[in-house]
Order: sequence, then structure tokens, then C-alpha cells
Amino acid sequence: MGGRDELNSMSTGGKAMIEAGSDSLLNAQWARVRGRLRAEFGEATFRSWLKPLTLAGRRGQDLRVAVPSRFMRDWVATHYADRIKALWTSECPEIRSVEVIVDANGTATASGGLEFDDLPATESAPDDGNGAKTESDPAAVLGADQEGLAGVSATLDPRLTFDNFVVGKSNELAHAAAIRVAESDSVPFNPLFLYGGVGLGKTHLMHAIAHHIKKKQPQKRVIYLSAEKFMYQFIRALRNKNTMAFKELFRSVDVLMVDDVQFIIGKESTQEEFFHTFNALFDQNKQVVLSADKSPSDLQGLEERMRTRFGWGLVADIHPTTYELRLGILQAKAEQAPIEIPGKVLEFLAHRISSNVRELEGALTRIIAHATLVGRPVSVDSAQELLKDLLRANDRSVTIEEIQRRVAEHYNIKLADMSSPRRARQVSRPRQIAMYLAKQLTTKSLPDIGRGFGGRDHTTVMHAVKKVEELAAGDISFAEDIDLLRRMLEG
Ligand SMILES: Nc1ncnc2c1ncn2[C@@H]1O[C@H](COP(=O)(O)OP(=O)(O)OP(=O)(O)O)[C@@H](O)[C@H]1O
Repeated sequence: MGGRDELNSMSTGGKAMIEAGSDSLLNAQWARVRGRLRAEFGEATFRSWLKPLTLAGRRGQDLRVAVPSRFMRDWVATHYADRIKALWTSECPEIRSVEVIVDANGTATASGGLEFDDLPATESAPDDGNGAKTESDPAAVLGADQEGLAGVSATLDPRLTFDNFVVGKSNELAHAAAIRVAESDSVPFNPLFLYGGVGLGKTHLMHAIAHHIKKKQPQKRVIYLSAEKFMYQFIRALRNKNTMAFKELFRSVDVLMVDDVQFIIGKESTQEEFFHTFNALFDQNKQVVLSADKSPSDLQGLEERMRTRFGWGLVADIHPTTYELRLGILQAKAEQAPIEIPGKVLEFLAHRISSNVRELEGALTRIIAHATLVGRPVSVDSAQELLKDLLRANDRSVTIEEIQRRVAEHYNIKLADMSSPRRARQVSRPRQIAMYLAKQLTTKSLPDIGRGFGGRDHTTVMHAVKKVEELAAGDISFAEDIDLLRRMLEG
């Protein structure tokens, strides 16, 4: 359709009948348009959205089609108006605009000769504010309603795609399940329930699903929103007395994704409404994707019937990140950075900021911003200085076990080798380094440290400390390695 102006161009002043004598021609053209809509959009979409359309009238170059509800009007205007207009123009080149209007009483028919001014509220298809309609963007689609359902679906963040999601052991199940839901024509599991701690990628995966569906199956109607927003919309609908439209909206989508459902626990009426929405979609075999900070069984206060239902599909846990995943995420982000970030700095961050990915990203952003502003290269030193507060918040007091784990990780040996009798250089050297660090970073005595390394004698620890000091004095890269490990472990 030619955009908002065109849709608005139809004057509603003055009475005008459908052009005399053109009824049967108009009806025949309308039948052909409907036939083509059915062929193009498929039976299911046609039945849900296009079949209820009736021809409301024509005046000169302007045509009106009617739908029974405001919600449908918005949906049809946003999704199908362009196509309806194009098909009409091919049937009848004089037609310049097609307007979708609401006719709740079903009084508008093609042959009924309904007068334009007799019709209820007329609205034009919404646009995205730039004059162009964003038909397949759920945010734009659902932002269409002007009677209280505006902005139902949240705007999708273009960065949160599958391409930008780094997969590791801790999130591989959730990622695979999300891909399945996004790619499937049918409903592979219902609901998909993603859960995990703060900032571990639940929202990212939900946006990625929506992006993917929008691209690959644009005919699907998708709503993504937070549970908080669901509640807000529901309360607003209650206040505006349009809960019917609310129900209609949420129960007519192909995919409903609700983020952070723990939010509605204890909010009685919202929970109730959500339960019915969930059931309605479930019964129609429509995909539901939910996220929460805990598994359904651990969501305290959640109604039993909901807990049971949430567990019907696939419950996928996103575990805390591993060092490798954190490093992978940082590397992927650093590749897009405008400046070079040394690998050692990324390793340092991956080791020291283990709370969640959001903080990790924040740290990297800070480093990049700072380096760009002051124009100095990034180093482990400068990163440590810059991120003091964040690092402190992520700090725990260091234990011998922690040191052993980090050092083993760093040198790629088994943790068990820290205590084993093996004397091969590739395990004995890291063991010595760990002993050295234990001496430096803990208050443990030499015999205590020895005990922590498989019951070794305190003289072995002493020897290790000396050896490491000697090596560090003579080999800069070895010294750097030790320094890096120390920083990683330090409070
Ligand atoms: N595996 C990953 N690969 C790339 N980026 C990630 C990954 N996991 C998380 N992120 C990023 O970390 C940030 C936080 O993730 P997200 O908002 O999805 O977390 P969440 O689990 O929804 O957190 P919350 O519980 O606070 O809602 C986002 O910027 C996201 O892009």
C-alpha cells in the first residue's frame, strides 16, 4: 500500500454510495482477490485473518474492507494491506487506496451498499514512524493497536542473534533447543522453558528465536515480551475494559515468548490470565517459549498447575559459564572492537570476571572506551587498574584448591596431577608454580601447602618457590605467565 498518507487520503465527509451498477463486478473482483489471497498466504492464514474480511464499499478510487474487531483491523492492516491493495489494483487499476475498517456488527457487505460514514471507527494501517510499514517485525506489528495494546511486543535487539551467540558446554542444550524451535515448521516441544542465572543468555536466545522466525517464516505471528510487560498490558486492558482484545491478541499468535516468568509469581490475576493464555495456545498447538531464573520445580510460589504445565515440554538449563566460554565470548566481541585487545587481557578478564556475561561484556566495553579515549594500548595492567571495582566484586579469597585449579587449567594438565606423584616436567613445573602462588597468595605455612599437594614435605615447597623465582628472573615470558596467573587469582 502506498503508506499512511494514501490510507488516510480517503475523506470520510459526505455520504457516498458504492457506485451504482458496479456491485456485481465488484463482487466478482473481490472473489478473485480473495482467491489469490488464499493461494498466496495458505489456508490457515487465510482462514484466521483474511476470510473474515468483507468488502465494505467503494467510492471512486477508494475502497474499504471491513473486519469484525479492532485487533484484526490492526493485524490485517499491518500484515496484509499491501498485498490486498496490490491485488485490487491488478483487478481494477483505478483503485488507489484500500482502507481496513472495523465493522463489529457485520453490517458491511459488498452488496449491501453500505455508506462509508455509517461505518464505525476507521483507522489506517500503522507505520513504523518512518512512513514505511515494518510488517514482519513483531514489535511493529503489535505496536499497532491504538486502544491500549500499543507496544505489546518488545523491540528486538538486532545484536541478539544466533550468529552472535557463542556456544559452549554450559549453554549447548538451550542453544540447540532454541534453534530447533526457530527452525521448525511444527512445534517441537511445548513449552520450551529456558532457565538460568542472571545474565547468562536467556534473553539473547529468545531474541534470536524471534529474529530467525521473522526472517525464515515471516508469515508467523510472534510476540516476545517480558512477564512484567505482560502484566502491565493485562492491567492496562483491565483498566481500559478491553480484556477481550487482550485475550484475542495473545491467543492468536503462532509463537508467544515470555521472558522472566518468575516475575508473575504472586501476581494472582496476571498469573491466572497467563495460565489461560498458555493453555489456549497449547491447545491450538502454538509454540510457547518461556524463560525464568529457576527451573519450574524450583520456582517458589508458582501455582502447582502451572509448574506442571511448564514442565511438559523441554526444560533447558543454562549453566554458569566456563572459562572457555567466557574467553570465546570475549574473543568474538574483541574481534568487532575498533582497537586491538591483547589475548592476555582477554584471558585475564575471562579468569577474573566469572559472575555473568553481562559483566564480562561491560568490562570489555569499558576497556575499549577507555583505550579509545586516552589513545593508549590496552594491557593487563591498565585493565586491572580500570576495572578495580568490578574485579573486587568478583573476588573471593583464594584457596589452595583454587590456585591448583587455575594453574592446571592454564597449563592444560589434570587437577589430580597437582597431588599426584608424577614427576614429568610437564606436570611438575605447573605444580611448582602452584606451590609458589600458594605461598604468595595465601597465609598457609609451608607444611600446610605441602599437605595440600598430595602430602608433600615442606622442603619440596621451599624448593618449588626458589625454583620459580629463579626461572622468573631469567625468563621474561615465564615471569609474565606467573604474573598473569597471580593477577587472575589475586583479590
Ligand atoms: N553465549 C553467549 N554468547 C554471546 N553473548 C552472550 C552469551 N550469553 C550471554 N551473552 C550476552 O550477555 C548479555 C546478557 O545476556 P541476557 O540478557 O540474554 O541474559 P539473561 O539470561 O536474559 O539475564 P537476565 O536474567 O538478567 O534476564 C547480553 O548482552 C548477551 O548478548
